[in-house]
Amino acid sequence: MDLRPDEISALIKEQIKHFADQLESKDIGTVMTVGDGVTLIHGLDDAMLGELLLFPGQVYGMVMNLEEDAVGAVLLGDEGTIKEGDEVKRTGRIIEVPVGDGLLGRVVNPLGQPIDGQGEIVYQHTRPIEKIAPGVMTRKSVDQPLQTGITCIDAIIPIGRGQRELIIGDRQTGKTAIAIDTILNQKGQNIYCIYVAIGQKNSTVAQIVEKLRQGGAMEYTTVVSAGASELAPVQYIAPYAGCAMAEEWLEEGKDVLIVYDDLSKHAVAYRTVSLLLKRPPGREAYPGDVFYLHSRLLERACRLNEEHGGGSITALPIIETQAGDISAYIPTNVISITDGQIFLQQDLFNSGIRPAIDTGLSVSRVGSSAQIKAMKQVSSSLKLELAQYTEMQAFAQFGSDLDAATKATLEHGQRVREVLKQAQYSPRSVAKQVVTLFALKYGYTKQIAVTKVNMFMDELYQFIQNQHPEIIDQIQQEKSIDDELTLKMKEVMKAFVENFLKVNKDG
Ligand SMILES: Nc1ncnc2c1ncn2[C@@H]1O[C@H](COP(=O)(O)OP(=O)(O)OP(=O)(O)O)[C@@H](O)[C@H]1O
Repeated sequence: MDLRPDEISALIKEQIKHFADQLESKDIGTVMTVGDGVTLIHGLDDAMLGELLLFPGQVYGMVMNLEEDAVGAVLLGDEGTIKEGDEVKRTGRIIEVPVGDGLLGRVVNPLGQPIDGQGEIVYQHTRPIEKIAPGVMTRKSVDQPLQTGITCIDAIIPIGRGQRELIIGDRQTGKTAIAIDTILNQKGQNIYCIYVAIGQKNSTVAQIVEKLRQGGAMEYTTVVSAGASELAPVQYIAPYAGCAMAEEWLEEGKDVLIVYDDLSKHAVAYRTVSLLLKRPPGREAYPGDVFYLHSRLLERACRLNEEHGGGSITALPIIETQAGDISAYIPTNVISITDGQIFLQQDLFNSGIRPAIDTGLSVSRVGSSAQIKAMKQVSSSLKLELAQYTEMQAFAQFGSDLDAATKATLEHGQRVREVLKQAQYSPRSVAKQVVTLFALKYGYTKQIAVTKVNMFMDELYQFIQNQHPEIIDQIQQEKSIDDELTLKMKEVMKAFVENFLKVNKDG
């Protein structure tokens, strides 16, 4: 038989054309390697970054690497059932979590599944965990306060709704305590709260949930927990899942507070995932995009303008430092992303100054515009007074012969310090904070012994509450202290101090 080359090529072309028809869809791939919670898959040419993949045994994975001829994915479940050659299906969607009011009072994992043993979550719809942050035209500047109930923060480092304020400090310095107290203080404030626990022990999370429940805070709070024993990819998605839940309420025009406890562990989980996926390590072995990891999360905190519902997400990320080193990689990254930081010092904590906030290194870049006028009036000089006190205290250690002005600064500073000390789970109302700081500002604590300052403040507030409730009402309603109120408060306080000194003879 005589076949010409062009006929042969035409035949082959025809065959190939039909062969192409028989090829399986690009939506199914094959596992090339699997191990350490990551897999390489061949054949998923159209896979998207962050897409969910379905493995045999109903195990899900998430696409993290798009390589030239393979796709790298992390597994969100047990890898024991998956082996080389297994089929992998695309799902065409990225991870979604249930959202809505059904989540209030519940403890869920980062996939939105309940882990509190209280039955299924009731929800109408789900949301993808990743979303591009609202643009600048939809936002509004921060102008409403978010009261933490902690005097030191509300007076010196105020937080506004829609702000991102970092809580940073060494281990066991009271970081979580500040976040939990803030959640507890939102009772009756019409703010929804989400507490995202990343890499914490389940027992710690259980204790926190119990505290919130006792304080009646679970009614408006959701806890998202990715425990220390969870796989790194699950810890990695936890804050995004929490943020997606917050965004649902945000779009309904509500105010939300979200705590990420803590982002150091989150960065470590991401580093684990990245190294397993053989991404090149950078500084401190973190991958190059670790800044983006946190910036895209924290950018989602915002205050929307009225046309977009006027809701807000206030974010309180937590970062743990090693030996107070805030210049390490992750702390500097997050400091530069957020609108300020509350810096907690081990030394202060150990010397009994709790919350151990270093007012010199702490700052709030936008919160002061959200502070109510009354608070501004009584707290504007506090930071300076504390700085002067700390400076003089160091200097006074060298000599006993101090002039009267120095002595007065030291005495006043001691009282300021005392007032700013606050036990856990005892948030103070705005009115109480204003009354307390007013007494401090106008020197009504001068004659009170340092050890009795807090008792004095409690009794003073109680007295005003009982005998002069109109003062409290005016502070709450007018949100400022006019001349008339100033005179009245001075009069009431003068009389109270005299009486207090009579009863407590030693001051
Ligand atoms: N204002 C406070 N007054 C008294 N004790 C406090 C105060 N704040 C925190 N503590 C105590 O200090 C300890 C550490 O607090 P917490 O767990 O909040 O710190 P942390 O920095 O979040 O710790 P970790 O490093 O474990 O995350 C706890 O036992 C807590 O009860």
